[in-house]
Amino acid sequence: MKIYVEDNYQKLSKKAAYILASQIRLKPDSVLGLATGDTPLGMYRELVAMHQREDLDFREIKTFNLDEYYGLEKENPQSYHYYMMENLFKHVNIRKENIHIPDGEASDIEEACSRYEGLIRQAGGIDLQVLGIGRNGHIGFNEPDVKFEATTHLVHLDADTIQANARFFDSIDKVPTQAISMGIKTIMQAKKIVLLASGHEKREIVQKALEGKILPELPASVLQLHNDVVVILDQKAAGELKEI
Ligand SMILES: N[C@@H]1[C@@H](O)[C@H](O)[C@@H](COP(=O)(O)O)O[C@@H]1O
Repeated sequence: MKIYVEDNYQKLSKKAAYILASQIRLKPDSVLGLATGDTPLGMYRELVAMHQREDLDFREIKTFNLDEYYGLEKENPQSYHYYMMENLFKHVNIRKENIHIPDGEASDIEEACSRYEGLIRQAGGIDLQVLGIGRNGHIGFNEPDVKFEATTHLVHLDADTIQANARFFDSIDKVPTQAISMGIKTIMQAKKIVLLASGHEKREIVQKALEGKILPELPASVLQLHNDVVVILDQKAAGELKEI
């Protein structure tokens, strides 16, 4: 595991964008796994700027998002479909047919999940997966007590997660209680993983995930078993690390 500690969020975002841009330039038909939440927003802004300034080319890029709320329409401003369109896709030259996000409106959930896994396989697997980390250690929406062998599936969100994500909704009772998420197995099959964490409130969970025991109670700890993980932190999120 390679850990970078950057001075601040802006530098963290630039570093992450640089790694993604290098991946795109070295392999223009890369398959990228993408994340939502506040943390990658700066990275997406940088990538959009690189596309506009330097012609960073997304034409052959395929993307698979980690997760989507279950029961929200794609057009809902709180959906991850909407987030990805607004923050990245509508600003770059990616082809619509190359964008994949779990279907939060699927009526046959099992079929939708296995189709998603099939599409990832057909694309040749994920070359680079971006991850954030939830305050309870979740990655994607894989909540504590996760099954490491799970692939894309329907998840029941923890009370903590609903609370943490309530800031994006008008009130807490508007936050969906379920989501469709890639599983830990799907994530661990990515060839390379880039984990981002920023801010004081992540410092304890980052320390436990990177330096503690590997346990299903802390889903992100499984990343210690992956052989190509780059972690990019700002100083606040790295505050509790012992080995830095
Ligand atoms: N499903 C997402 C995760 O993919 C994300 O990594 C996490 C952290 O979000 P933030 O970056 O806003 O702290 O929360 C959400 O629940």
